[in-house]
Amino acid sequence: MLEVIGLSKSFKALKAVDGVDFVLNKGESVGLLGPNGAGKSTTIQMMSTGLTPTKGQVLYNNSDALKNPKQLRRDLGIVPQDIALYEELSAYENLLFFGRLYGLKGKMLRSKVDDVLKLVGLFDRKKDRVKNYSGGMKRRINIAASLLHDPKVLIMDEPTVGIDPQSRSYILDLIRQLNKDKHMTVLYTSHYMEEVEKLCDRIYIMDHGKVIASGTKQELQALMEKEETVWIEMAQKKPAFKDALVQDPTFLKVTESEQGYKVIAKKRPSLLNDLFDYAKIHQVEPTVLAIQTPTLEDVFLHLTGRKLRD
Ligand SMILES: Nc1ncnc2c1ncn2[C@@H]1O[C@H](COP(=O)(O)OP(=O)(O)OP(=O)(O)O)[C@@H](O)[C@H]1O
Repeated sequence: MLEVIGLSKSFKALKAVDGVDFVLNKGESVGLLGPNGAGKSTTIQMMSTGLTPTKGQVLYNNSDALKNPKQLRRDLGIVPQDIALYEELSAYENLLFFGRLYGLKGKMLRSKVDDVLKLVGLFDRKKDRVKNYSGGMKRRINIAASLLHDPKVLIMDEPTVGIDPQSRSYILDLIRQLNKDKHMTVLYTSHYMEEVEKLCDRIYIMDHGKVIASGTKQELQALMEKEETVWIEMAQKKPAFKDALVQDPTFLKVTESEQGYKVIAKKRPSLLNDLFDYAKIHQVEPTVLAIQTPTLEDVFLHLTGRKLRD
């Protein structure tokens, strides 16, 4: 349905996006996951024809959308990262304004505005001025604005950043509903892997302007087949214990949290015993020692050596 091939964008010497290939099939919910600065926003700005690529193609239904952007623009709903609403106007008036930009008018426009207000759960608050809304409510109006013209493809740029948990869960449910019930194709950009894991059929992981891995959650986890993730908790952490693990090349990555350490290690029958041996040497008494299924965070760490939110 929507495909980008070899998409690149340079800002002077900086390669913000570097040869990205990417397919969005009809009805799919696809996640674009990557840390800040990975190139996600720049990619989606180019695929929605808002920014001209330095190189590459954007195809919509197999035709060149950079040369003929009309059909894609008509079918596309975009929720940008920055909220752009008129604070002094009510939510209803804001949506009337955006609806007119899409060419809607009269009764049709008013009924569409009511529909999208109901969808985002703010129909009862439609007469309140936007300046009195919470950040999460403003975000929901932003999403409502992107839905006024019944888009076939919805592209969302980190729509849950910095908002209250109630709005966050409302937005996630809404996206699921738009995708599963209304069969809207969704591209969801985020650096929260748990959102992408829950919402998306397929995932692209981006880092430093490139797609470094893609697939279903299971396919991405399979990248770690030769490794295992072990979680160790203890009453008191010992830096010398951690240092010893870090120095052992069979432990590929050791990260620390409040209660203990997460270790990505080469898979082997002796793994837990090896860890117990180190614990004994350093007089560490583990309260939990558990082998875990890798998360997308682990996959990311494995592929890049960095945490998603570094
Ligand atoms: N207009 C611009 N001019 C110069 N550099 C830019 C511009 N837009 C983006 N960049 C740079 O390109 C890189 C990729 O930015 P981009 O916003 O696409 O990343 P992102 O993955 O969306 O991250 P974030 O979650 O922070 O938005 C960054 O280093 C950013 O500073």
